[in-house]
Amino acid sequence: MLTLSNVDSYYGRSHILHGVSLQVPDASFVAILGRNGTGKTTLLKTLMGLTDRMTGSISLGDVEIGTAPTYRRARSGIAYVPQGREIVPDFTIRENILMGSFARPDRRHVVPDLVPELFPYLIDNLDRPGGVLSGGQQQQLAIARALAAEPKVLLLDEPTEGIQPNIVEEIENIIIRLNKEMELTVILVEQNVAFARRAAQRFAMMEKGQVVASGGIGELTDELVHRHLAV
Ligand SMILES: Nc1ncnc2c1ncn2[C@@H]1O[C@H](COP(=O)(O)OP(=O)(O)OP(=O)(O)O)[C@@H](O)[C@H]1O
Repeated sequence: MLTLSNVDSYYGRSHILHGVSLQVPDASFVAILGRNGTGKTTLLKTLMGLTDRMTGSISLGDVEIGTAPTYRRARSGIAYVPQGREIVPDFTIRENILMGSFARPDRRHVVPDLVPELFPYLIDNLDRPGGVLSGGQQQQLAIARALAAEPKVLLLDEPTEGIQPNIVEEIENIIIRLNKEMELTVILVEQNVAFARRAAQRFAMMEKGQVVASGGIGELTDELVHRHLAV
């Protein structure tokens, strides 16, 4: 179980998250929803220790990680696929994937076994630079890089944003498989309610840095969507 208890988070003097509490059971899939600027990305960054400061507690299993540096959180099994993907364009596809392996508990630098099955294109093009890939392929590469850390928990920030529609469903299906077949815990920041409903078992709705509604995905009513997501 990944547990956030009463978490506040800050960039400098900007106080962004206010009293966020969330329980994410092992192998579950939680969608974090909310309008732009409500703190969804900040929640993922806070889990990785990438904001300037936080208070409250974050635990993974029995271990408190809220005070740990980012690399320790990665080594304890949390992998992050950031918004915009952050591929290194001049590194090859292989090098981009292997960057994730620095967080492996055993420190072995290998392309994970799942990559040939999930992303055959990447395997066929390991020596090409990451920068030549399309947006959809870069998203696949960012997921492959995260898997190279052999994580237990995968944080995904709007993974289908800005991607050609024909690739979107393929990426969505891979994310669902990672949860259902590989039993990875997934925390997904998403604007696409249809995908959240298809993939997630639970949701948390954010407004002004707070979780204002949460529950089983069946409780994500059209009324809630309208109230918190309509512009
Ligand atoms: N580095 C930063 N320094 C100061 N304020 C920031 C920083 N990054 C984000 N913010 C502010 O924190 C608030 C929450 O932003 P955040 O990116 O977490 O929202 P979001 O819900 O993920 O939105 P989006 O969908 O646009 O990414 C916003 O008001 C934003 O301006």
